[in-house]
Amino acid sequence: MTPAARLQAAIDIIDKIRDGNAAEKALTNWARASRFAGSKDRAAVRDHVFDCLRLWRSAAALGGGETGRARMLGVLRHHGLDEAALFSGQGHGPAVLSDEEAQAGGEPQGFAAWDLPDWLGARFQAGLGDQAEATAQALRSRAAVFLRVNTLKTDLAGAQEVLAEAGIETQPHVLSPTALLVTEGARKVARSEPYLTGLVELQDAASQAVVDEVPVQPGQRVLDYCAGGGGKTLALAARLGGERVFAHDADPRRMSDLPARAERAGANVDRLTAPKGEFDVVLCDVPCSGAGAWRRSPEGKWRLQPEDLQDLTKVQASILQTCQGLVTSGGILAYATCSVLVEENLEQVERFLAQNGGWECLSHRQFLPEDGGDGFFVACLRKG
Ligand SMILES: C[S@@+](CC[C@H](N)C(=O)[O-])C[C@H]1O[C@@H](n2cnc3c(N)ncnc32)[C@H](O)[C@@H]1O
Repeated sequence: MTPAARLQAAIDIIDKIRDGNAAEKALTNWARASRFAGSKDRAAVRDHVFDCLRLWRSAAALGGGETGRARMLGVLRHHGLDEAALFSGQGHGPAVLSDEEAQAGGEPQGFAAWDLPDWLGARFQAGLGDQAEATAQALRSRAAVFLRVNTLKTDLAGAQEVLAEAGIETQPHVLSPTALLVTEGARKVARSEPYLTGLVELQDAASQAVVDEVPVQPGQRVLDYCAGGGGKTLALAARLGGERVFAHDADPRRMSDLPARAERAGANVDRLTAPKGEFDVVLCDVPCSGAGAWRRSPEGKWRLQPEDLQDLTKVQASILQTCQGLVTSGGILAYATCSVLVEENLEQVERFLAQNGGWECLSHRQFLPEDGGDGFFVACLRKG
């Protein structure tokens, strides 16, 4: 496909998303119907679509309309690319711009320039203060790819060496001692030897930093209560030197890949359907708005509604309440989200402490996307 044809494909997919289709589904349907598209074409079209979703509001302003065509025009203008070269009518690309289209559009104003809905722009300002704009701006660009070095099998330098042999260049990152930022060859990771043999995992640097904050020691009974795919479970297992970690999720299907992942990583993970008894450390990485990860899942910022946020905070409070009963006296309850919204983070912790006597907050930390990784929050609470 020519660059212009890829752009036209993205325009068509964006129109499907505007009709109410989920981005992943629209992309899959397009790929099924476009057998001529190779893997590089599919990746390029996907990049255009996700770029447009991250810049959804500002792209409409810059492109002078709400359609896929206007929005992709806005994306090109955002990046300072030559619009006439791509809207050329050549090579299955978009038709030449009309005079009206060429002159339409202007600089986005207000929260459109932050690429947030107004209600979320106001929440960002209220919760993040001076940081609000930088956080919103950071969410407008693509996320970096990070690896976690599996210290059960290798160290940072050892991992970097074998990754380089596989054509993947990396550098250490300040957010976590186990984090490597992929600077070249990111698309090769999932098929590479170091990944397939469990030397490294794909995991955001701030997600790793969250686990670093949790005070665990070998010999302790540790439970990951919202384990999902097990990214943090495996990081906890590495912190424990390979000793057993317990994993639970309300939806056990979310943990179905965990045994294979654990085996590959040399970790010992015991899945529990109904955790009983007491644990020294319970991590609850609760379901949340995902606001810290909107670079990766940009649809979320346009889909989230105030009532969804209210519902999520209720679920989070109820998980905290359940988990506090699983922590032994003197033990740790670690509360984490991949959100930058204060109502899911510090306010949730403050409410918990106000309602539950005998708990002490040992530490809390907000990671922001402008730090390099995703936005995450973690608080470590000790039971008296
Ligand atoms: C943010 S995700 C966890 C991600 C995971 N910790 C990781 O690092 O890959 C939240 C998880 O909480 C689970 N969940 C939702 N409600 C729950 C509940 N009441 N109890 C336990 N898990 C719950 C969801 O199924 C989901 O897998």
